[in-house]
Amino acid sequence: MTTYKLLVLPGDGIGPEVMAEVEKIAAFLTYEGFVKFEVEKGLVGGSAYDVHRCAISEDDMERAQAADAVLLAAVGGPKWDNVPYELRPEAGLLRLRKDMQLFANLRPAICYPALADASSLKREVVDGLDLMIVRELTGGVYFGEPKQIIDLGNGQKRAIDTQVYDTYEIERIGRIAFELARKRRNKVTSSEKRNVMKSGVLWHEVISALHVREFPDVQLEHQLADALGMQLVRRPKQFDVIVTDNLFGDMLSDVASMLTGSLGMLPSASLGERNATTGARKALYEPVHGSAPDIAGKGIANPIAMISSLGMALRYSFNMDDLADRLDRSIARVLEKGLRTADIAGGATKTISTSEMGDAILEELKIAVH
Ligand SMILES: NC(=O)c1ccc[n+]([C@@H]2O[C@H](COP(=O)([O-])OP(=O)(O)OC[C@H]3O[C@@H](n4cnc5c(N)ncnc54)[C@H](O)[C@@H]3O)[C@@H](O)[C@H]2O)c1
Ligand SMILES: CC(C)[C@H](C(=O)O)[C@@H](O)C(=O)O
Ligand SMILES: [Mg+2]
Repeated sequence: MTTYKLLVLPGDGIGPEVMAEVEKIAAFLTYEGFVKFEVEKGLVGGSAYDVHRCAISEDDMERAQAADAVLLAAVGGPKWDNVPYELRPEAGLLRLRKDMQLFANLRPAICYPALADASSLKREVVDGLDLMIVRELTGGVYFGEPKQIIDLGNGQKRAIDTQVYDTYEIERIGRIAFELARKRRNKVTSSEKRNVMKSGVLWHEVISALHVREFPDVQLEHQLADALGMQLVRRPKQFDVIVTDNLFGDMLSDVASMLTGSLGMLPSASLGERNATTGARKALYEPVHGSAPDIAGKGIANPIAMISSLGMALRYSFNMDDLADRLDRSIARVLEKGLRTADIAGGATKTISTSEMGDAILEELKIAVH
């Protein structure tokens, strides 16, 4: 059996709390012989800053590059509000994404039937929702230069962020979206703001040309990003795959999370290019949510986004779709039984803790795999 190297980065805030639940499941899968993980642990974000005075050490960067998959929970928090900008917790996550060239961020938003009433929208709007946001992750305004604050010397300052996209960056993320759509409901919605941004003009042009050249069988539509935000809360089931840039993808995925009941439900996979000979690709799996400082340390965070991120690792890094399906079904069953963490409680009076939710999913998984 192949041994997979897994680097676990719990990070800050609720990060270690939700990661502990994934570690239980990974230990179970290893113990039962489904998969052999060689697990190493590292530091990222504020927890790395406290020890190394940087948001990720060179040693942990090397281990991330060598891993078959990295699992990261969350970084950031008010404790590090005053550290220098370059050393802030989020810089560790951004460096992992950039240095590992994880350009494709897959953020599925699925509304489990049992949670249709937990959404802030009406049941009929979200029931059966299953969409995939494909977010470009290594370009755009997150990394464009110049990025600076200049003192103008007259009591004024000027802040500059730069949105940059090259043809190849748009093409490769577009290809991921079209290929995914072919395995789903065969529809891609591409989103930008070509009405005000040059990068939007190029985005639209490149995605349209790629469609004609390589994916004419897939339905393609374009929606301006502001209108798409509106459509996401108006009629979200019209979408199958949404492909968009780094910043719009960040915002739209937080919006999409509320369609599923909570930000605590959304997993993600950040993937690099496949190696042409081995087929392997660098990968990092993390929930869409952050370190949730408002609930950290209380043991009430929802671990489902983190656990589903392990599911995505089984699917996209370890070729174990069947096991991933069983894990997803175990989550669905726990929700069908009415078990709820506080964020998805809706009207329910009884809620369970982070570890009780992890245990309940593990118990269902034990049944699902035997
Ligand atoms: N991938 C990451 O590491 C990541 C992602 C987003 C934000 N952040 C960082 O996290 C910090 C806090 O940011 P924020 O408060 O804007 O966003 P957040 O995602 O941490 O929290 C937003 C809201 O959602 C709730 N929430 C989030 N995850 C939850 C979960 N699993 N269970 C229950 N409730 C949950 C929080 O309690 C909070 O009310 C910031 O430093 C930010 O930069 C990190
Ligand atoms: C923490 C932050 C850098 C990150 C982002 O903006 O990409 C987060 O919001 C996310 O959605 O993964
Ligand atoms: Mg975000």
